[in-house]
Amino acid sequence: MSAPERLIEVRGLLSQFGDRTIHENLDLDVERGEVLGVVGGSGTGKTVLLNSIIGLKEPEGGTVRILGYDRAEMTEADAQDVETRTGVLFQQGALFSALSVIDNVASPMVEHTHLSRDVIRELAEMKIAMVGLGPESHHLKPAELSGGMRKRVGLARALALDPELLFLDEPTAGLDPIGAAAFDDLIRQLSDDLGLTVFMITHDLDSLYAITDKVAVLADKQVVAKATVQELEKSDHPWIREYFLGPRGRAANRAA
Ligand SMILES: Nc1ncnc2c1ncn2[C@@H]1O[C@H](COP(=O)(O)OP(=O)(O)OP(=O)(O)O)[C@@H](O)[C@H]1O
Repeated sequence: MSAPERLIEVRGLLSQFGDRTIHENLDLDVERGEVLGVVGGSGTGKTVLLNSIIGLKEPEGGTVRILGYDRAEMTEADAQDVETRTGVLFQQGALFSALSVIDNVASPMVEHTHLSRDVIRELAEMKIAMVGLGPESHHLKPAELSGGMRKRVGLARALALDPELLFLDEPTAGLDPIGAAAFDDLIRQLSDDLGLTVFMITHDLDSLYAITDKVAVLADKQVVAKATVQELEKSDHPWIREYFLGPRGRAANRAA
């Protein structure tokens, strides 16, 4: 069997804001096809890690490789290549408030392709259908959508360029449990159907049990473990034990 292909490789990452160190000597690998959950206490630097991988934060030290490129050595063309092969769903959805649903989903295609307006429109309609929204949503503005619908539109936009790698920052935060479970199912189904590799920050234990292949745990400025939830349940690390074997963890385990 050939070695799995690494789409993300982080080595010795140092992240600082002023004299505060968020990550020190952090390593993480994400392999093609993997659905990775990223967990950790509040303020452990999950979003900072995501931002360092997608290039929104420059590390103070260490290396970040994405899709085979070393971030520190990327040309503008390399950065474009990475951007078109990567989708990101930010925590608040980050939709353009002045644009309709269909124009929001079309926007990455308008920016990054030379396709005609008609083709872009058709593709945007397909992506919107893919995330379970009907044509009646096409002309609505973000303010007219429910939280769950906004997340779906954000996901459709993240998928607009058929990415290989999808980043999700707390995709189910703010959704009710039924909406969150439906969103989990959607992410798992899309990742299976499209062969996506997924890096998903979450606080949602149900999501971890429902859709991840592996979970990376941030604590003590590093990734202290990357393993299946079943393996993590046996960990000796105090934060991991509390998280997975505390009352909420046990409930999520029973529901899975
Ligand atoms: N631009 C910034 N300037 C200064 N400090 C920052 C900045 N961005 C993040 N931080 C700090 O870095 C730390 C990690 O933040 P981050 O948002 O990555 O945490 P998180 O693990 O995603 O937390 P949460 O689960 O609460 O969203 C926090 O202490 C935060 O205050």
